Amino acid sequence: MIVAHRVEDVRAAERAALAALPAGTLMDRAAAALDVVCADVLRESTGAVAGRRAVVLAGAGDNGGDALLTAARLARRGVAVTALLTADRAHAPALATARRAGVRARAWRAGDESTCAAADLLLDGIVGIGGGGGLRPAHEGLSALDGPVVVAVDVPSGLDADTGAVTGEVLAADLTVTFGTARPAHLLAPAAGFCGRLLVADIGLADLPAPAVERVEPRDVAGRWRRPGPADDKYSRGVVGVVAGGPDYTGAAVLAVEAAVRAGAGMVRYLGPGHPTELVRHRRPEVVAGPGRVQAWVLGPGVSPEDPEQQERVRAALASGEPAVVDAGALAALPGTLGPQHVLTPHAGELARLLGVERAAVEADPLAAARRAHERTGATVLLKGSVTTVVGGGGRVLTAASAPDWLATAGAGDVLAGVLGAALAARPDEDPAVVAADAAVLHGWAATLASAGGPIAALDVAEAVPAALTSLPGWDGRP
Ligand SMILES: NC(=O)C1=CN([C@@H]2O[C@H](COP(=O)(O)OP(=O)(O)OC[C@H]3O[C@@H](n4cnc5c(N)ncnc54)[C@H](O)[C@@H]3O)[C@@H](O)[C@H]2O)[C@@H](O)CC1
Ligand SMILES: [K+]
Repeated sequence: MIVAHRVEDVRAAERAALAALPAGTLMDRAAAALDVVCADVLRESTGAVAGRRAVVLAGAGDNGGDALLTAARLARRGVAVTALLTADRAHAPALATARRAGVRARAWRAGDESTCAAADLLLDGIVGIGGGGGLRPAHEGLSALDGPVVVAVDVPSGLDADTGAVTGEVLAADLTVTFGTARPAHLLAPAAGFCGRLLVADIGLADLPAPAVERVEPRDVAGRWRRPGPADDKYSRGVVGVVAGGPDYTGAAVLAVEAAVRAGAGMVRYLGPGHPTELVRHRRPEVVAGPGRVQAWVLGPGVSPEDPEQQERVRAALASGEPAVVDAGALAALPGTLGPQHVLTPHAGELARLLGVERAAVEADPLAAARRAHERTGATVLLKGSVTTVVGGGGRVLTAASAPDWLATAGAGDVLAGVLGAALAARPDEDPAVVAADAAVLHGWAATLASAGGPIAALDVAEAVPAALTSLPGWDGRP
């Protein structure tokens, strides 16, 4: 997991650490981490460190201080460093250190975007957790910068560290180095899209409370995916009941069933009309058609709101109280009583309809929208997207960001529903929010494997799930 804490919690932990350490220690540690990263970046992108050109942007606060101390370290490595001071004051001791090390420091001037563009490396220390609301007008041009590798100190300037929402221009980074723990903006859409690769440097912060956001990594899934033991039978491994498809949408039934089978369900039951039942049987002879004992449901892929028989099956399944994935057609008519064991899996458009807002509002702040849906329904909400956001019982927030862009393809959601159904059936005693995030990570990982950088079809993703599981870092001791 990569955990993120709210700014107030970061600041409290920082105060505790500051009180126990000599002055300047935390900033020195931050600069030491940044220096190593910047040197690596220069080496990787230009083949050398000494003799390369770096521009360091330094604002008025400690974020600028981190950047100036890093500038000093880079100058001592032989990098030609220019520091551009973006505010009317700068962190004085750090500026003095930088100057002593040979950094050329001067005030930012109009047109300095071209100074930045000509550098091999740009270090962004304009503003960190003390800022937000977009870049100031004088620096807005930096949001269109093209050329140097950009390393952000703590957070890309212009972002508000506490939220995923983006309210102005941002200096997008290729790499973001943060300290002690991540910030919510690093893990939440759309802000996370401006951070590039995220590195969390250990600077010795302790006593952090429960995180605000947790990003599930493939390694976490390897440790948690339920594997059968010698005492297991098909029932103890989990029976998945699938209510998907209908006379017109047969593919969703096949995809959801295929994915549940491939993700390790002990048994899959399919409930639906004759034509999709025949197709499901043809593709997966292991599947049992018709009602019976079920530990978790997959409800709604390819189910029309106007299909009374399938909708009745959805209603009965939800009323049973068993864990359920509530997808697509099952989202159209939610009953009043849902619990955290019910995992709603809308995409932005479906969540917008559920909340009665515009799709753009959901996309502008996916966490806020998912949270509202959770509060309204009582269900766990998994909002699909390039970053998948899960809000579960107690307001716990998890994200998954393992999916390639190629996964935005028809039927991919049906596959996720099947994978998640199998996981819910196998892990009845765990927090459904964690199970849901794990399924999203595995789904994305399978898509990456199936894609190998190229286009994919949804069925490819379902078929890749077993190989994806065994290729997870940490699976059977994999590095
Ligand atoms: N919290 C921690 O644990 C640590 C924090 N450190 C650094 O300290 C930073 C926080 O320092 P500060 O509290 O001084 O805050 P910042 O340096 O993030 O920003 C404060 C200054 O930025 C201005 N500002 C606000 N919004 C702006 C915007 N949109 N554009 C330009 N300027 C804006 C403010 O007026 C203020 O002068 C962190 O981001 C991190 O880089 C590190 O030194 C190490 C430890
Ligand atoms: K910054």
